Amino acid sequence: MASEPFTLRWGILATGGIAKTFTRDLLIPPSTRSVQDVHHEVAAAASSSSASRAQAFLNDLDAPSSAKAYGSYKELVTDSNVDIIYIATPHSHHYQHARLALDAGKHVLVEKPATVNVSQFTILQDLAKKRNLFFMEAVWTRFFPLSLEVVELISSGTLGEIKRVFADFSFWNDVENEFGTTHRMVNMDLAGGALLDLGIYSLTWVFQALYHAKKEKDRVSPKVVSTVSKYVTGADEQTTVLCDFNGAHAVATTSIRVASTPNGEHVGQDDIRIQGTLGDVTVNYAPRPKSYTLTPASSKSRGTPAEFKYETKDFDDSPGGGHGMFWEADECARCVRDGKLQSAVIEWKESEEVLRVMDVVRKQWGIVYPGGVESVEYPLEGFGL
Ligand SMILES: NC(=O)C1=CN([C@@H]2O[C@H](COP(=O)(O)OP(=O)(O)OC[C@H]3O[C@@H](n4cnc5c(N)ncnc54)[C@H](OP(=O)(O)O)[C@@H]3O)[C@@H](O)[C@H]2O)C=CC1
Ligand SMILES: O=C1OC[C@@H](O)[C@H](O)[C@H]1O
Repeated sequence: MASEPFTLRWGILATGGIAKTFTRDLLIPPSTRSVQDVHHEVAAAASSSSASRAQAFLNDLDAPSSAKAYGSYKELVTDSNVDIIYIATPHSHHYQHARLALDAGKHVLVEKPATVNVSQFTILQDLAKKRNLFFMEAVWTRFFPLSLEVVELISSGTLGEIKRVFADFSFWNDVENEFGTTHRMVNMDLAGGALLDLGIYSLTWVFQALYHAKKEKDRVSPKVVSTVSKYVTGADEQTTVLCDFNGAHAVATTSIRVASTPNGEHVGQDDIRIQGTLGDVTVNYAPRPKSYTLTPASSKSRGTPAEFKYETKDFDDSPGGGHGMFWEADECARCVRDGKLQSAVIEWKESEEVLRVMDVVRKQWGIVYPGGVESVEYPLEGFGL
């Protein structure tokens, strides 16, 4: 007889846009995606403004009536019926809120980017280690079956040696009218900007291909040069990063002025291109990939050297509905169940390397977040802790 699934009890810290999407995914039965070994329970949610806002959030999502609603994050992290805290606040607050949760003895899944710089991340990973707690950056893209398959294609050598990667995640926006100067996307006080918000997905594909898919001994920190265009707030609105991984080149680009796919359909144009000596794989949409295409290298005079054939493969990442964020939640449950402090799909070292690239770019362009946002001090005055 199959054993009972392991249940992970979630506390949702913040009630904004992505908190809602993620929590909705938690409530989808895992069996709809053929997952039998883990299960999720929404145990509580907290809003920094009021308990009634947290309650309205839970009601909107049809969360179980047992789920508690709190009017402060402090109350949430001390709830003994909560195992793991999902942090969905703006970038500027990730470090403070992750520390709050880890200090209270909770496992943590924190939205991307895990922190605004490497120094903050190092402290959190040390704290997780010391307290024997699971801690992960919520780069959900990495847990899609498609991502895992593409990484496997690369690490198995199907594409030969990877020499170049082009990766784009950009959105068309009427920036002044949609974001003004206060929206979290452009607000320096909230550590806004295209790089940390969207560029991290371009870098994710670069790292999946040129770092993660390699054996540990062959992984290197890339050399980095970049160019940035700033918005009136001082946040970056368009950033292109060139990475050199021991001779393999990558271009990771992002913009909030022009789009990867201008019609917003994410079809007809692949935003990720990974080029190996035996052929390419292209992927259609950076954060939420739906299909990939393999194209073997060939020439009239030399024929096709690769074993693999031209192929486009489509994935249904949300068979039971939802957004596809449940794959990362399942990974959290398995890691907590198995006593793992970090996931092998996105180890601390790799989050740190991606953050290091973003630190270098910001340093090259003088982008400094104000008011203690980059500080490692905790608790920091003005952060409501
Ligand atoms: N993985 C993904 O696909 C996505 C990830 N994200 C990430 O999720 C995080 C949140 O983004 P998103 O949900 O779009 O943001 P929202 O602005 O919609 O929500 C942020 C929430 O954080 C809480 N909060 C606490 N302190 C502050 C503060 N000083 N200013 C504003 N909000 C505050 C508020 O919740 P409350 O009032 O309840 O305390 C607020 O609703 C970011 O890190 C972002 O990068 C965002 C979109 C997609
Ligand atoms: O993570 C993200 O992906 C989707 C975008 O709409 C959002 O701004 C960003 O935070």
